[in-house]
Amino acid sequence: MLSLALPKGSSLEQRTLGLFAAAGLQVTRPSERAYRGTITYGGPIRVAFFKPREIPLVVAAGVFDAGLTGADWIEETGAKVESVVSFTYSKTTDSPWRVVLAVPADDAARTVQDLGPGTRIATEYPTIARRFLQDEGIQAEVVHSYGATEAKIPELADAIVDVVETGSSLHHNGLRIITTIRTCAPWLIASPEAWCDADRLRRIQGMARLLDAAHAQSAQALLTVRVPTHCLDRVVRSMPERSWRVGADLHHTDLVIVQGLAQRAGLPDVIDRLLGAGAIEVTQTDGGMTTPAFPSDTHVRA
Ligand SMILES: Nc1ncnc2c1ncn2[C@@H]1O[C@H](COP(=O)(O)OP(=O)(O)OP(=O)(O)O)[C@@H](O)[C@H]1O
Ligand SMILES: O=P(O)(O)OC[C@H]1O[C@H](OP(=O)(O)OP(=O)(O)O)[C@H](O)[C@@H]1O
Repeated sequence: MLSLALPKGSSLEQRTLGLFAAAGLQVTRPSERAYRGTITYGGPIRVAFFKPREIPLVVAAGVFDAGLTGADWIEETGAKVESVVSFTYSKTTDSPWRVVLAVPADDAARTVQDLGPGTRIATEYPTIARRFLQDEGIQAEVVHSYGATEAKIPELADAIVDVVETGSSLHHNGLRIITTIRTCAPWLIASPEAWCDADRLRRIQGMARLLDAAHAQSAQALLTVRVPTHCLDRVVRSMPERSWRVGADLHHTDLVIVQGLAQRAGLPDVIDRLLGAGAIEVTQTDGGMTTPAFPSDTHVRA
């Protein structure tokens, strides 16, 4: 049976479950507090919930065939996993989160080079922090934090390497970003063992294709455009790349109906252009979920 480790906790759990549900991969479990569940897709998939930081390790070890976690934990753990597909959600926004270096707002340091040799840096990411400091040639002390890292300043640390999404936590704790170390997204990952097994590979790629399609769905809109035949050429030039002709209007034979899938970002401009080119009406509806064939070799490193 295929097995999957999903993130538990306030940052990634709900949005991950929402994405799986939108993809038709609903996780069934006895209660929201239950850490075990199932997905039905090509047979049952065994699901377990773990802290995001543990997921790369259980997947790399082959204890679970696949998992979903943040790129920060894939790098921090150094786990050898296949990075299958990424998404663009965080705890509260549709943007990536960042791992940043921050200092108190009134600190004299403006760049990482301004940090003195004895600087203490608290972080949940000692490996990422040490690698970054080494690359920058900075001699600083890395202090391991188990959360609430902002609170470590001033007694236990002088600076932090921590997650930032909206910047609200830094602001409320009087901290200022010096530099972004990396931006991070949630990734579907697979164990090297499962990736070498034809059946599990096929099911993980199938899951990736559905998740990717569900993820793209919210970003696209279906445009249905009514166009007088004499304007068709001009209107077609303003249609999105993925467009097609539906047919003639049933009641007005001089009208043609065309449709296209457009990115929601910039949609008002597209509609303006279509009307400007002579379309008499543009109806915008949900873009639905498009599931394209997914080449087997499209996975990349997180
Ligand atoms: N805004 C965010 N804040 C913190 N972590 C985020 C955010 N967005 C995404 N993440 C990801 O989720 C992980 C957080 O997992 P973690 O188990 O440490 O905390 P949590 O989900 O906030 O759980 P809990 O509710 O138990 O505090 C981060 O390490 C990062 O990979
Ligand atoms: O930029 P923001 O939108 O404010 O988000 C980032 C904050 O959220 C996380 O903390 P969390 O609440 O998960 O607690 P933790 O520090 O104990 O992990 C993270 O550690 C930051 O403190």
